Amino acid sequence: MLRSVHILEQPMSRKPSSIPPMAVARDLSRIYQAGKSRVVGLAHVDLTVEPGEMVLLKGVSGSGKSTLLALLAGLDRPTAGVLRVAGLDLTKVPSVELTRFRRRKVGMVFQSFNLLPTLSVFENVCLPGLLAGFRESEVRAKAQAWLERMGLGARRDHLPGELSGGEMQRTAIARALINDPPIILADEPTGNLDSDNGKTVVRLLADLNRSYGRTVIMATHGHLADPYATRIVHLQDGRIV
Ligand SMILES: Nc1ncnc2c1ncn2[C@@H]1O[C@H](COP(=O)(O)OP(=O)(O)OP(=O)(O)O)[C@@H](O)[C@H]1O
Repeated sequence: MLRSVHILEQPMSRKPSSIPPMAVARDLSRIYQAGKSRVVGLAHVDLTVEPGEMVLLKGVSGSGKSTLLALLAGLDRPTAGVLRVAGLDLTKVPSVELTRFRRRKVGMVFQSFNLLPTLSVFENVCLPGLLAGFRESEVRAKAQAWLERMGLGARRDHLPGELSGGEMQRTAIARALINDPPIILADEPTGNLDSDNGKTVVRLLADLNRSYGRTVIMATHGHLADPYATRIVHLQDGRIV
């Protein structure tokens, strides 16, 4: 499960001939059409993220962080440019393949947790595994293991509404991991948490990065994750600055 020391310690200094990048954006743009006006979400972004990196996206509100994460997650399509994630060209891929990519290659974590309120913690975590077509016994075993690792073993049969914010976010992280995605995309994952719970969530994401070799790209306004980052990318008006 542990990634190699080579990736662990020097994600940016490896030779270009070895492992391909986890994400490559070239001249990537996303222009929104709001009525008759055009809104720049992202403009001419060039970014390469190597496997094993933990990249923070920073910038004021409206600078394009969520837009970039949505494109990387295959939740949205760019208006122009090239985008490859986990070996797949997201600009060209048909919708069916994009759905498969979203289910298997990326784990998303959101500020507002996005748990289904009528499903238990355990069912929330299992759901993406079942939707992706993995064997039920395998999904259930993995969900149990991740919940225990997140300190939520005793909460598995509770509804999300019965959890604290920190517990909800840890459930969401377990859910993001159920299909073993190589890349975790987190959009302000600590935005709705107090400082202690925020620190716990950041440490969890950093541990997934360092000990489990997951590439993490995280949008954040705060500084909690700074010590764990391999790189901080600043966005302004949809551009990297
Ligand atoms: N669906 C949409 N339709 C029109 N404009 C949009 C849409 N989504 C985002 N935008 C605009 O794109 C720009 C970038 O927004 P984005 O949400 O990516 O910023 P952000 O840095 O994530 O902001 P925040 O920190 O507030 O989440 C903003 O000007 C925003 O208003």
